[in-house]
Amino acid sequence: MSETVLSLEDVVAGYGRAAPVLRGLNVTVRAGEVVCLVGPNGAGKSTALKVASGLLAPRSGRVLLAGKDVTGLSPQRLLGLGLAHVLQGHSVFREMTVAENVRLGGFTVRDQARLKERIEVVKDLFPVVRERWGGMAGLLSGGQQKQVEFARALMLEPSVVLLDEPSMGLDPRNTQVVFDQIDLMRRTGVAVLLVEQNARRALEMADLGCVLDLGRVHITGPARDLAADPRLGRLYLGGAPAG
Ligand SMILES: Nc1ncnc2c1ncn2[C@@H]1O[C@H](COP(=O)(O)OP(=O)(O)OP(=O)(O)O)[C@@H](O)[C@H]1O
Repeated sequence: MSETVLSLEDVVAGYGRAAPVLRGLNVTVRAGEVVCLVGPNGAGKSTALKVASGLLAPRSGRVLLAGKDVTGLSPQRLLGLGLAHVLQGHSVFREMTVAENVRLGGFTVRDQARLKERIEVVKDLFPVVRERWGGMAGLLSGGQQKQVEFARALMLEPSVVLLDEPSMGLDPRNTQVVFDQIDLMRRTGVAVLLVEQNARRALEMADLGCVLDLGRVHITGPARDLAADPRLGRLYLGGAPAG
């Protein structure tokens, strides 16, 4: 079995003085694997990603990156250690070029040869980045902008990328492109922890699925099995599963 890249262990986390959103969450992501978190609105999926990337410190529990306890480290430190977080919504700088957006992801790389090498890697992975390199990012479609965000996130060669609802607001064709790109990332060896509103389609592509409910993993298993599980059809996916 591949090595564990990221794990959340017994994580309890929430906002301010309110009751915790995560109530003992356990999630493990292995190298080269796509793990998909699904579950009803408010279950704590985005909160889980925020804890993993250091945006929210847990009240208790641990975050381990490549076996090292990184609980409470800042997002910047975690980025340096190989964990990148692509937030929900659009985060490209529309008035900047694709090149400028992508280079921002490599701003800590001092070695110019290394920077050039990473730029070539992300251009190869995301053809739209190469094709529109000098163009304004704001002129790209939503799906293309998402690919620029992915490229930026991969500039530091992370071992794990957190993706929060990457298909949000995209039409079916662009959603497919984004899912194909996630598959491609996986094939380069990057691990992905994915939160998706398109739960069924995401589970069909992912390796492992985790259904969150009330801040805990309610059901977990091979993602394709979960996609076909009638309990999910009724409880979480808004209708009977296909087939
Ligand atoms: N910044 C915040 N401050 C206070 N409460 C928050 C904050 N962000 C999220 N919450 C609350 O935490 C709970 C879980 O939110 P979270 O975004 O993690 O859920 P989710 O499973 O990702 O759901 P959704 O699919 O609706 O995004 C919700 O009740 C939400 O209102």
